[in-house]
Amino acid sequence: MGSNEGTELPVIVRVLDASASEAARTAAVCAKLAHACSDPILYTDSASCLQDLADKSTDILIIDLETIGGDEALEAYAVRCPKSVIMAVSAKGSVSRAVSAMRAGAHDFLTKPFSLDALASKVSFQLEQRRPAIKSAPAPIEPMPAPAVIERPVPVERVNIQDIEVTGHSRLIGASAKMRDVHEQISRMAPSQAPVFITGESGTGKELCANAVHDLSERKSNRFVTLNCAAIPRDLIESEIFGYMRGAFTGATDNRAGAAEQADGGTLFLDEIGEMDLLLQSKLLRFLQTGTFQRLGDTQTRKVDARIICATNRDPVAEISAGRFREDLYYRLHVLPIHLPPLRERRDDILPLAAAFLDRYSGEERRSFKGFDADAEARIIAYAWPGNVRQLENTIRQIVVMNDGVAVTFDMLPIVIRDQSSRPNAIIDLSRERARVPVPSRPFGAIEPLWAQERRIIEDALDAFDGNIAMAAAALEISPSTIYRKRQSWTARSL
Ligand SMILES: Nc1ncnc2c1ncn2[C@@H]1O[C@H](COP(=O)(O)OP(=O)(O)OP(=O)(O)O)[C@@H](O)[C@H]1O
Repeated sequence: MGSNEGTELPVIVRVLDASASEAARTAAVCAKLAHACSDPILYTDSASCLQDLADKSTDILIIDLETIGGDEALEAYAVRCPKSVIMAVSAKGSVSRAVSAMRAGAHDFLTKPFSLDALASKVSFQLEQRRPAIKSAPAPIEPMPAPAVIERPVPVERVNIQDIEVTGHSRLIGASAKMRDVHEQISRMAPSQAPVFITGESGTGKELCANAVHDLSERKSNRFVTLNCAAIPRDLIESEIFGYMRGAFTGATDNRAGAAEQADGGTLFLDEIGEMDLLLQSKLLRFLQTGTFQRLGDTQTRKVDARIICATNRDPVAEISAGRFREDLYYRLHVLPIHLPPLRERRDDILPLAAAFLDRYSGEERRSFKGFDADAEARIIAYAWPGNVRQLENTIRQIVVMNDGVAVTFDMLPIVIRDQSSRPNAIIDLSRERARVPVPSRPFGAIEPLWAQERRIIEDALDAFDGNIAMAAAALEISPSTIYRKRQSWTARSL
């Protein structure tokens, strides 16, 4: 989230320390920074602090390393408030601790107990030196201190966002504000070794995003191995991840390395992680904790260095509450989160994506399409795209295969997209539809399945009432429980 950089607004300070008295003591430093600071906001637990960092402005974050479980966890905070000054504090101070905290994103480090003046000096120094645009207190209470004893290591060079657009198969198209944020997160997270946790509806580009993280990391010359936990029968997932020895089970005629070994030095992408059963989740947790595992039927313990990226289209917190996802595994994996917004929430991306797909498939199918006419364009932008980018891509491909011309016209769009019934309460003119599209020419894929129509109508109604289920249900003349039930069934279908 942003900060108040470059404005006259007061400096916003957040303090995270499990000990309320320590937090209050640390926060008292703000009084020493005089009028430019607003009252500091104190947190004794990580979850609420992380939430606020994601949603609200922060200029200074003072963070107790013991509270967050060590400097490894610091990175998640640095990612959430990239423009803020981060001061790490710890009761277990040492030079190596300070260096690793600063490598993980802290700007400076203090050993507890510290004097308030010392902290005030360091914070003032950071405001003056590193973030000159912040209007801080006129002067620190002590003479300006010398730079911190420990030099901040040179930060890992940030990858230019433009690179994402030209990196091989990692063509994550999208210049909307929301996608620019995603690009920014990818470029910050790529150089790290920490696990990345990608959420988003089906078809929003989670796998493409995982690919981009790998391609922009120093692991890019090694393998990116994908394992789709939903596509592999449950009893085979373990052998797919960890491999097996000959004779381990019927049909194991050879020794085989699993995905974890294949990804050694590279990235292991666990797609649809929400589908993994609980027993295997505990084995994965052990693997993440130790980096070691055994192939099925083997006594030898093996060690690999694979960066883990995982993705799910389920709500992980709801899955934990339902007892389907281990909380400890979630916290191990959910270090660097990326959320891919649905296409309907980034309408600016629709046309650039459609144009890119049109160009790609026109070339592949040797057609002459160069663009969309105004009516087609308007309808493509207005449509809700419940299947997200995948649906848009499939639609454009289908149009290209079934038609030819220079411009895609309104009549070439599948009925589901032309049809005004994609807005609630609209009347479908069936005679017009029949006249427009002779039945034999309608390709099979142009018929939207019933569940998808139902889903679109319900989601449109929810959009119309800002997500208020009771009001949407009333307008649709169904009960709210029907909406809850339908939503569960969509999740069950992994839609
Ligand atoms: N931003 C994007 N730019 C270009 N193509 C995209 C983008 N997002 C998605 N796609 C394309 O849409 C299709 C679906 O993307 P992807 O498989 O990454 O989605 P997903 O979120 O992982 O879906 P699922 O949850 O169903 O596995 C792919 O063909 C992908 O190339």
